[in-house]
Amino acid sequence: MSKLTLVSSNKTFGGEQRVYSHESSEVGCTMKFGVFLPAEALAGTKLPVVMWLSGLTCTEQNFISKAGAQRVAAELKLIIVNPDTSPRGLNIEGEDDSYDFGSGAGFYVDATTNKWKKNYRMYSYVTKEFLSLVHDNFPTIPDKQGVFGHSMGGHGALIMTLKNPGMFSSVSAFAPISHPMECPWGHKCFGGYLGEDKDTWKAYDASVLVKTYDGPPLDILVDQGSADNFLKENQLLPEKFIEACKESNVPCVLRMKEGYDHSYYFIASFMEDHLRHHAKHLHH
Ligand SMILES: N[C@@H](CCC(=O)N[C@@H](CSC=O)C(=O)NCC(=O)O)C(=O)O
Repeated sequence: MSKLTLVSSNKTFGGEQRVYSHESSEVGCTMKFGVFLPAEALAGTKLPVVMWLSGLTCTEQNFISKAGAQRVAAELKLIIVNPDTSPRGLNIEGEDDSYDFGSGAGFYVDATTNKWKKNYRMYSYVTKEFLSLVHDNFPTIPDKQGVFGHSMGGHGALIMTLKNPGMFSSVSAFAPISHPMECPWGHKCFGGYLGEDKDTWKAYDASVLVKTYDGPPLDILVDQGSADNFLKENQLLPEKFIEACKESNVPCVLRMKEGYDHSYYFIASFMEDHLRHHAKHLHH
């Protein structure tokens, strides 16, 4: 069983918001993560788990302190876990040079380029090591797990669901980077982590992956703010994902939210809807 170190624990809404650290073999450094345990989980009852994946620049703290998820998660009896967004402190040249590459920007891929491939393995870290550690250490129901996320993390939630049919029973996203092969953030991260052969990028692009999805029926919820600067800069391209879902007969609802931007103010406004969406699929 993975050894966890408790970093902090705060009682909230009858449950506890905790932060742990552990030594990751997949990414080769100490990683922190958050876990919210409702009162029932603290008493030992097994509950479904929803994993949140954060966006560029985030640590485990952004979601914990800004998303306002704990009240509704307590009511719906959902454990929420949220990993960090990249390995940290590795002293790889260039890892801290920009907000959208390296630290805080693992992009949920397994790097293949020489400089990054040893440690930048966030896809395997999250889908294998992190989720196993969660099920080994907390009272979860392993076959009742969902995933959601924001921006880079929305991209992570979509690709992990599409690449692993049946792994997640529920999925949703806030302002996901929906077609990274065709946006500046995707070009920078895929180019850096995967190299210049764009064929290899397809394995991590939700708008490509959905076209060959072959698994249990999905019910994807996506919220997008209409006043999101990154939408205007063509970083997100949700319309491309919706188009691809339609072509592939994969049910996806995109809700445009008038006047909302890309921030956690937007996320907090619709967090309850998303958690209810997950609970509907996980509690039956
Ligand atoms: N101007 C910001 C850009 C970074 C940013 O907006 N990050 C978002 C996610 S964007 C896509 O993945 C975020 O969640 N930020 C953290 C927060 O608490 O708002 C910058 O340079 O930092």
